[in-house]
Amino acid sequence: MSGALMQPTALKPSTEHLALPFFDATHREISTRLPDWANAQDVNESDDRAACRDWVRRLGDAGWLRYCVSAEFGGTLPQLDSRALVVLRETLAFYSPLADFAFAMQGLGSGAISLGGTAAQQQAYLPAVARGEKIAAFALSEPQAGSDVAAMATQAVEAPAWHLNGTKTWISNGGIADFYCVFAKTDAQAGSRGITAFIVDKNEAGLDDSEHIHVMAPHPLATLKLTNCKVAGNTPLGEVNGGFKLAMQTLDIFRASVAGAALGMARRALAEAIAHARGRTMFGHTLADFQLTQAKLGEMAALIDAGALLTYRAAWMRDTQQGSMKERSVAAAMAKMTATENAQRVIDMALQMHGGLGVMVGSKVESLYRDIRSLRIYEGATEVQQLIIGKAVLQ
Ligand SMILES: CCCCCCCC(=O)SCCNC(=O)CCNC(=O)[C@H](O)C(C)(C)COP(=O)(O)OP(=O)(O)OC[C@H]1O[C@@H](n2cnc3c(N)ncnc32)[C@H](O)[C@@H]1OP(=O)(O)O
Repeated sequence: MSGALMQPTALKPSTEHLALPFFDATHREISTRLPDWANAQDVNESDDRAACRDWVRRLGDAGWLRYCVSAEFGGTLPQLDSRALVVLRETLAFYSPLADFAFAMQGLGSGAISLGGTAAQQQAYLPAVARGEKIAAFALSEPQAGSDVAAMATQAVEAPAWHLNGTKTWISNGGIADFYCVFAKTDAQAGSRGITAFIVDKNEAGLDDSEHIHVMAPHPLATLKLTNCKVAGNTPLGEVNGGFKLAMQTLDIFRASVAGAALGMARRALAEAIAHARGRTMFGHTLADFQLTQAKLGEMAALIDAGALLTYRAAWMRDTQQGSMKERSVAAAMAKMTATENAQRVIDMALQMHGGLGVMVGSKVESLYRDIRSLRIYEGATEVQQLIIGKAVLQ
């Protein structure tokens, strides 16, 4: 994004929702300061890798990445706060989905270290993540194991030192990360109970992250090939065979934040649609004068609010430990499913309202249309969220 190019109308996200009881002064403060900061950035996004690095550096310098780790390791809050992640991602995604991506992947990529790392691992990585000095990545998916995590084939063996063999793919920050949190099988017969997490440093011999994957939105993704690759400090991340639960607990936090990003994109699409409806004249009236337009804007606003309430509830439940772990997990799944699906619908409606201008390459609604699509897939596709909710309903 070039700030001047992408924000001709200087739109700002509304902060009215912050009056909801889910939020406190910390969240209101973030949402007061962040829009001015985000709006002032002028990052050239024509090269996604360079732009992502640039965003990480800027976010680190400005202190925003401190919300990705706990205060003990240079963060701002005593523990990872889901509501802070949600409001940060909502605001960043409103301005630049790539800035949101850069922020979120620092959190997701280091989340397992925050939750399950030893003190030495936390000290070695988290302060540098918070300052934007080390770029993090989360390596879970494989060519034959996307939604079905337990089917992964990458193996970790301790003989005599720990080393990894296998292929991970769709790895966000792949190619620009300084370290990867890699999940691998340590007991081939034990399904989800035979997976362990490890940290692998980028410069380790046997790590090849040079195969870039190009997707419809500009995001740095790569395949990660591991050949007899050593593990940082020769120490697993968390308990041996405890990696599946560590991955799920990390995803539980970040799934609600994906919903936050979807809200930010949907709010931007609605803001663009309102500006267009007010400015465009047709049959002697502005588009906004027509009831057909008002009905569509009304539906878009309601779709956003429905996603928002589920998202804020999920984040609040986690932060304040409401309900059981399973209930919090289901709330995060409901939030991710609803907010991302609704955002896709809202952005499509905004694009339709723009007519030909909406499909013009370079228009904001056109880029949002491409940006939103992957949110319904990554960190657990809509169908995975349906399964999580459906299983719980049956129980
Ligand atoms: C633009 C591009 C950006 C790209 C960004 C990319 C970032 C990513 O996408 S990261 C990867 C995303 N991948 C996913 O989200 C994976 C989706 N899959 C899943 O979530 C799971 O595999 C899922 C839900 C289908 C369940 O799998 P399944 O194998 O049936 O496991 P299940 O039987 O439910 O649980 C196994 C064990 O884990 C436990 N468990 C399950 N969920 C949780 C949880 N949330 N917390 C703690 N424990 C859990 C269960 O209790 C069970 O424990 P036990 O063995 O003691 O009984």
